[in-house]
Amino acid sequence: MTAPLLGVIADDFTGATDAANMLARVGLSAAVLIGVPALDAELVSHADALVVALKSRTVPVAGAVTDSLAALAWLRTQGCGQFYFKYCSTFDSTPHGNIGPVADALLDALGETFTVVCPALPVNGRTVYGGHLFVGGQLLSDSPMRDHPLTPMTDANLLRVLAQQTSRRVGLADAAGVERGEEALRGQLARLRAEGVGYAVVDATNDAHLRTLARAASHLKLLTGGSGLAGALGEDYRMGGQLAPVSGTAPRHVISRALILSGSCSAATRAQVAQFAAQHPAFTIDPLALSRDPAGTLAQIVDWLKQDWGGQSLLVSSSAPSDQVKEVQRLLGTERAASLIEELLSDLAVASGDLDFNTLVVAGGETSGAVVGALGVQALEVGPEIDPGVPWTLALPERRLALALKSGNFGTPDFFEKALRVWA
Ligand SMILES: Nc1ncnc2c1ncn2[C@@H]1O[C@H](COP(=O)(O)OP(=O)(O)OP(=O)(O)O)[C@@H](O)[C@H]1O
Ligand SMILES: O=C(O)[C@@H](O)C(=O)CO
Repeated sequence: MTAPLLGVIADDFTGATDAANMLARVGLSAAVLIGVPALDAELVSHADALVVALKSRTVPVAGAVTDSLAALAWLRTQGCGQFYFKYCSTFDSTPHGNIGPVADALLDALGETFTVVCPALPVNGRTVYGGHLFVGGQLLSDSPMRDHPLTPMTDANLLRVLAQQTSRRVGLADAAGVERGEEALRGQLARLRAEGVGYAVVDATNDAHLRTLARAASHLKLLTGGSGLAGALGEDYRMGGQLAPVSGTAPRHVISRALILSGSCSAATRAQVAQFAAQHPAFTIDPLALSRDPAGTLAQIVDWLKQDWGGQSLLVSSSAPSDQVKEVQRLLGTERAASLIEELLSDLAVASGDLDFNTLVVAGGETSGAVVGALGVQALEVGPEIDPGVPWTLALPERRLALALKSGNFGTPDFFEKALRVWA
C-alpha cells in the first residue's frame, strides 16, 4: 500500500465531490470521506487522493478550525505528501471567515507561513484577474452570488475579502507573472513571501494558468483554492509519473427509484428545477407552512412520495427566487429557515431508503452536507462525471446508494435528466 499523494480538506460536501471529480478527470483515484473518518482506512487505501468533506463553510469559526485541524491530523496519519484546502470557486465566506481562519490554522499546524489562494475554475466560468473574482464574465459582486442566502458576496476583490479574515498579509501574483510561465511565477511567489506576504492571491483565467501555478507552487506543503487548481495539481502528479496504476472496475449502478432533493436557491439550480418540474412530478416546499408544522409537512411529503408515480423520478424542492428567500428569512430568521429546510430534506432522504429509492441527487452544498450527514454515509467512491464538478458517487462500502451532490451554480439546465441518463 502506497501513501496517498494528496490530502484535501473541503469546506462543504459538494465541494468535496467537485474536487474529487477534478482529480479523477486527470487520472487520480480519489475517495471522499464524510467528516473526519472514524473509519477503517483500508476502505480507501488504494486512493491517490483522500478528500475529507466537512460542513465548515458557514459554521462558527471555532468549529470550522477545529474540524479542519482534525481532518489535517487524520490525513497526516494516512501519510499524505501534500495538502489542499478546497473552498468554493465563488470564495463563499463572510467577514469573519471561514477561509482565512481555517487557512491560518492549517499553515500553523504544518509549520508553514505561506500559501497560494486561487478559487479559479475556468471550466465553470470562474476566473481571477487583478485579484478580482469573476463569475461567467461578471464581477462576483454583480453575479447572483450577491444574493446568496448564507454567504452573500458583495466584494469581488479577493485581497480585500481575505484581508478581513486574517492577520497575515495578502498579496497578488498577477496575470503578467503567470503568463510568463512556471519559473517567473515561482520567482514572483518567492518575492511575495520574502516581503512577508502569507497569502498570494494568484490570477488565473484559463486552465493553462492553473497548470503553471500548480507547477510553480508544487513545493508548498499546503495549497488552497477551488477544484480547478486541485485538478491542475493532480495533472502535475500524473505528468511526473507519480500515480499508481489504475486498478478495479468502473463503478456501476442500476436505478430502482430516483429522488431529487433541492435546497439550493442558486440561479443555475432554479433553472434546473423549473426544467425538471415541467416534465416530472415535483413537490415545492412552503417554508412558512413548514415552520408552523414541521412533522406534518414531512408526513405530507412522505405520503406524496408513496403515491403511485409509475416509476417516475421525483423532485422535492425549496428553491425560490431571492425576493422570496429574503421574505422567508425576514419572517423566520436566516438560520432557522435554513435549518428547517435542511432537516426536512434530510428526513426525506432517510425516509426514501424505505421507499425503494436507491438514487439521490441533492442540489446545494449546505443541503448536501445535511442530507449526507443524516444518511450516515461514511465514504464515497467517485463515479462518472455528470457535468464538470459534479460526479456520481457510490456510498461505501456497499455501493448500493448512488448520490450526486450538485453545487448550487453547477450544471446545465437539463442537469437532473442528464444525471439520471448516466445510469440508464
Ligand atoms: N425558500 C427558501 N427560503 C429560505 N432559505 C432557503 C430556501 N430554500 C433553501 N434555503 C436555504 O438556503 C441554503 C442554500 O444553501 P445551499 O448551500 O444548500 O445551496 P447553494 O448555496 O445554492 O449551493 P452551493 O453552496 O453549493 O453553491 C440552505 O441552507 C437552505 O436550507
Ligand atoms: O467550488 C465550487 O464552486 C463548488 O465546489 C462549491 O464548493 C460549491 O459549494
